[in-house]
Amino acid sequence: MLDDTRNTRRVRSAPRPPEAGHAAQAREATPARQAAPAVAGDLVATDLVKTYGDGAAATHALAGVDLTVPAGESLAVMGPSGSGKTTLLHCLAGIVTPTSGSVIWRGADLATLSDRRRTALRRSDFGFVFQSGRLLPELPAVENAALPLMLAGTPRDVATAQAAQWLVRLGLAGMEQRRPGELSGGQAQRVAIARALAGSPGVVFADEPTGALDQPTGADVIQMLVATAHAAGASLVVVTHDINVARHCARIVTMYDGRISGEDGAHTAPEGEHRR
Ligand SMILES: Nc1ncnc2c1ncn2[C@@H]1O[C@H](COP(=O)(O)OP(=O)(O)OP(=O)(O)O)[C@@H](O)[C@H]1O
Repeated sequence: MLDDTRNTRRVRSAPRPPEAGHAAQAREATPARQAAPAVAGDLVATDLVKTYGDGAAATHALAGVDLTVPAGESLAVMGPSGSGKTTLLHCLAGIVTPTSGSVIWRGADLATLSDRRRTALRRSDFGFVFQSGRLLPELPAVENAALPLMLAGTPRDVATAQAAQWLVRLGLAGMEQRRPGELSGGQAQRVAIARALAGSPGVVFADEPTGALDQPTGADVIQMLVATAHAAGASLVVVTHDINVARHCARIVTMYDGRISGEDGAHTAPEGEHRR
């Protein structure tokens, strides 16, 4: 168990965003939460297997993962290096095709969609925050944040106006015209958060979003990411090595050897088991 669950409890009891209301009602009517049926807005992975390579060179990155990310909920994925966290995030986000199993999002199985449809769905429904921002260095902050909207066909002036509002919400008023090289690491990550949320995604995926930041800056960034995703009604999946980051999420799962090995920070690796 976590040695300190205060933040986890606090986030859990926060008011749910309106988009998550129906999902919450449906779930609350079911006594066993783990067995609750999927509702609209849930992202549901069933028996996910991902094997890279084959024969003697095969790596079993995911060995049968069942995981539901309920609508509007924040979830942290922890675990040792090589346990499959990034592979799981990439399968949930439709970046990587699993070897077998399904990822159901809004009635579609991402694992069986064509590349073209999966790319379109990723753009319209998902937002991404990576460790080092991955902002385009030649574009000002506001245009970086507006990119997903413009890619989705929103006219430039409308997209930049919406993106500017997100920058203000993230405490970056006055920095709209700065290029990434003129921002601190924490400010650049906030632009990345604005970019992830500007397209009104159903789910935001963040892979080590604070990994390149010092501890206080990282704490600010994760706090802001959880709060803004929650306010926007988006689910959030955060891969992190850092329990202090994970604690900001409503739920924590731990991975070991390609499987979910524990919930809320508990890690239950079978005795004598080692990484492949
Ligand atoms: N494209 C790939 N080709 C071959 N093997 C891969 C590939 N991507 C990941 N793997 C392997 O799959 C396993 C899981 O990797 P993954 O990156 O998902 O783990 P992780 O828990 O995110 O690790 P880390 O915390 O170090 O980032 C590892 O053994 C890794 O070497």
